[in-house]
Amino acid sequence: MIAPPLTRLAVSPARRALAAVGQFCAQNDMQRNLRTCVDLIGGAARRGVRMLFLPEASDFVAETRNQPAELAQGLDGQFLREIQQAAKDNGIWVSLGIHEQPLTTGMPFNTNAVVSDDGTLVSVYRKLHMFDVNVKDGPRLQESAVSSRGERVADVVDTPVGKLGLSICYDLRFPEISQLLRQRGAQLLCYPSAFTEMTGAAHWETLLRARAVETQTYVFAAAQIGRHNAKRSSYGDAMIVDPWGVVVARCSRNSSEPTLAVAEVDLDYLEKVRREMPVFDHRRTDLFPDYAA
Ligand SMILES: O=C(O)CNC(=O)[C@H](CS)NC(=O)CCC(=O)C(=O)O
Repeated sequence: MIAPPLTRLAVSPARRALAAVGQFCAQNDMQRNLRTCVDLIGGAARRGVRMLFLPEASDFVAETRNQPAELAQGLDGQFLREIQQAAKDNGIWVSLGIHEQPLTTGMPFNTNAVVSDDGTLVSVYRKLHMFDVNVKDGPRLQESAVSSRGERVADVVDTPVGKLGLSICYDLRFPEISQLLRQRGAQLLCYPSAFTEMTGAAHWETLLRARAVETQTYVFAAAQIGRHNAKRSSYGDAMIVDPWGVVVARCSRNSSEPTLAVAEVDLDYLEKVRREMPVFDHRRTDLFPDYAA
């Protein structure tokens, strides 16, 4: 089976448009997770949102070591197809995290898929950095044992809210990818996530706001929240950060029920921030040539 074509559409963004992040608790029931995503898509569209960001692993959070390989679908799978249909039915763009079964063999990729408002799969980014950690009194996870790692930074995507750079969760800790995306024209960055409770409490907001301030972009951080199974729970705190580093919308951490946080993206404001403090022009690319790629 051939994956749907990845096309780049010429989209002229509005100077101001609404965008949203979603927060929910995926488990290993894909049909239930799908209904949650479709409900969030419908809810966002009813609020006038042009693009919705959903969390990492929106298709499922595995309970056992074998489940990622058992449950993961290809890019032509039912889960993504239904998301594409919902995007089209509701006339809204969607970015979401899924496990992507490769066309050939191998473990699934941890993928951020972007769907346009006519249901086209516009871009696919595969997580570059594997969360292989062993933190005392914190997470012990070996993502590379169940996921294949991506090998390239995705092109910036033209969306109706602005030019979007794609990352996922743990990628947030590696500023070089956000710098490269900004270099390539990103006005928005997204980090669909499932941060652990302990590292989320320690670092989540700080890292998101740092990336927004450094790159002078809007940051969309959709997040998993709550208890997925006996072994896994996520921190939540889905939020939207503006290019000055202000958290302009966030989901409550008081409940694991599906929720949205909505904010306006204002590209004139973004340009004002960049004009007044042109950090990108002040970079010493003579000394740090890798960042000028
Ligand atoms: O496994 C899945 O189904 C979904 N993927 C995840 O939950 C991933 C890999 S284990 N989690 C993270 O990257 C957490 C990063 C984090 O918490 C940090 O950087 O502190």
